[in-house]
Amino acid sequence: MSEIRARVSLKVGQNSDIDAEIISFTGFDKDNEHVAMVFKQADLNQDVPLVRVHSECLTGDVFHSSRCDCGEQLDESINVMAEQGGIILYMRQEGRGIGLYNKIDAYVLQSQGLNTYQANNHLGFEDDQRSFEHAFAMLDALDIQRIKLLTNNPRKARALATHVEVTKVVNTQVHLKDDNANYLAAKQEHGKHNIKLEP
Ligand SMILES: Nc1nc2c(ncn2[C@@H]2O[C@H](COP(=O)(O)OP(=O)(O)OP(=O)(O)O)[C@@H](O)[C@H]2O)c(=O)[nH]1
Ligand SMILES: [Zn+2]
Repeated sequence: MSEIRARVSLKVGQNSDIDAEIISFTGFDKDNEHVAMVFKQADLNQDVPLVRVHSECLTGDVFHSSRCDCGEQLDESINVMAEQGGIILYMRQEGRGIGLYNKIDAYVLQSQGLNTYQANNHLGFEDDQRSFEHAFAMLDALDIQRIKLLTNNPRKARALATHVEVTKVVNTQVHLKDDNANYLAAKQEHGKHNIKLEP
């Protein structure tokens, strides 16, 4: 069981001008320092808050790497929640749970022609190593039982629905760039993500 450990106000976003609160939790070890970023006190003020369960992607979130769409999805979430309120659960599950160095190994294999899921399998991992137990614990700590979920991933929506009521699944935009077309296509075809790519 996790509880709120600390809650601190800050401003975030491209221009550091969006009011938010960052929340840390008890019960997680050093490798799992997940945080919640709360906009407009949505956990306290909204009946059914918009929630994004965002998996860490150092290359995308911090460096806006051309290889994926994570940074753009995160920026979109922040901007939407600045308007509507909402909660980002920022999960330290880099590389869909395989870690940063393994993800970079997977990138090497992708440069040799494997897709993102094949590369994971080649390294001895499942397609997706993430579990949602920690996200559940964070929602419990925030006392949230009903959410609107911001995702394109139906597996994530199904997983969350085993623990809270998902009243609506809201898709993110499609952030197509020169280098991430194959990545998005693999998510669409293999991961069944709800992404509409131009033919
Ligand atoms: N193993 C692996 N992980 C990757 C790769 N590219 C991005 N990731 C990780 O994938 C995670 C994001 O997962 P995605 O499949 O892009 O999206 P999702 O979270 O399932 O779905 P959305 O909620 O729609 O974003 C982040 O932790 C990234 O670090 C890759 O090529 N291999
Ligand atoms: Zn990414």
